[in-house]
Amino acid sequence: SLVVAASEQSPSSSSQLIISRFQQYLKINTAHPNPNYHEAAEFILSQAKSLSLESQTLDFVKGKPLVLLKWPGKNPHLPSILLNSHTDVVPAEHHKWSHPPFDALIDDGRIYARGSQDMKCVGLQYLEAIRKLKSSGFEPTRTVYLSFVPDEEIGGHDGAEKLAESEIFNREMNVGIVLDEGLASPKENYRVFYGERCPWWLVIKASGAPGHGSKLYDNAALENLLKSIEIVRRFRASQFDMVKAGLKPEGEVVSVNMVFLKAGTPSPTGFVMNLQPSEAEAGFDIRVPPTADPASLERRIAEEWAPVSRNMTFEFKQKASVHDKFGKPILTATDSSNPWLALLEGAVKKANGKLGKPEIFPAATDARYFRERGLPAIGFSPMANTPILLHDHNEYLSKDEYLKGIDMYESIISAYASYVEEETKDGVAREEL
Ligand SMILES: CSCC[C@H](NC(C)=O)C(=O)O
Ligand SMILES: [Zn+2]
Ligand SMILES: [Zn+2]
Repeated sequence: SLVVAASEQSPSSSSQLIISRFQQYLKINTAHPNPNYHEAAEFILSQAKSLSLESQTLDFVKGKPLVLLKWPGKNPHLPSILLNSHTDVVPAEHHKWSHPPFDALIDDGRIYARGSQDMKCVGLQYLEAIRKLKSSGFEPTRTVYLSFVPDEEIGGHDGAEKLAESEIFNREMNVGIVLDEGLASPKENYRVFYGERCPWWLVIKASGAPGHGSKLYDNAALENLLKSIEIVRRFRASQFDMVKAGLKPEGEVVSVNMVFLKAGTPSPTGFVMNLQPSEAEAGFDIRVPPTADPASLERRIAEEWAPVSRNMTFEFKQKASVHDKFGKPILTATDSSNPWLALLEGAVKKANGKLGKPEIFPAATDARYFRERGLPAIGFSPMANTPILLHDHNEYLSKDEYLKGIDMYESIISAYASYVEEETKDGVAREEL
């Protein structure tokens, strides 16, 4: 017969099926501002069904389904493992891509698509790893949950944030460790993240007297704003210099980049040229490492970047807290108090991969919502020897790296789901004595 049972398929044809499922997910256009969340949810639910995973769709916000899957463990009393991924992607400028961003075409072994790195790869790799573990007869000791969440790219408020504060998360799931996205690594080491910088989106505004474009006078709004911009730029250079000199990694300095400038008096032909405006503003995307002192940065902003003495005011459009409610930096422990990092390292090694030193993620991910609740969360996307193309044109991931990543998760999930804390073992041992 021409029909071949799945178990009899050659490795290459099973790889083809794995790749074609990835292509199917990538072809669902979940780009903002109109992500097709329903099709993505349907797809994930159909995968879950084929894997006999328990599933439910949580509609915290209308039109933004969050799919939660469960692989029950043999010991439901042990804290569970949550594998998180977001289903949305950032928009793409189609005409600037070499391959259409939602066709998932393969060229020279590379799969080109928006989301191929950020982070549809990870979401489906979790599922493919579970498929392999199930077919090998593996049974998890701990329960494994998978969450496919909306809206990460626009702040996660209607996605991971809602999940983390939900009844089901806090009363039922008993999560002990969260895995979420990391970044590709151009080198052979995978990157791993134990914290992230906090976004502070700042707008500074200067006012001043309006005046004739020919007149030199003090306190003009744009003069006031430009003085601030110069000061911000000096601070930016001091931080960047530390990175350039190799003194600090990217995630451990404060980054500040100007993202808009707004001033001038509009006219039908552009701007009025002989009038100095009475108001001017600039916007900055600032990223604050959890290791920095937020109070001193706030003082700097108030005293140097937007001082009242120069007729300036400021406002935060977003200001994530750097510290938890106990005043401690929001970071996942990297010492022996956190067994999950060592387990990850061991599991990656076992699957013939190498893990770099834990880093602070330079931007923001959904992991922060779990860390804020005191849970350990690790950022990891298994993509080595791959340029970092998230949010870029021509985002791609090679087929081979994608397949290798599945082997990594197979090893990681089996290590995590089988892990029984030393304390418990000791306890048992003591009782037995
Ligand atoms: C503040 S929510 C926006 C989240 C986005 N995340 C990434 C990874 O680009 C960012 O850091 O800008
Ligand atoms: Zn992402
Ligand atoms: Zn992103």
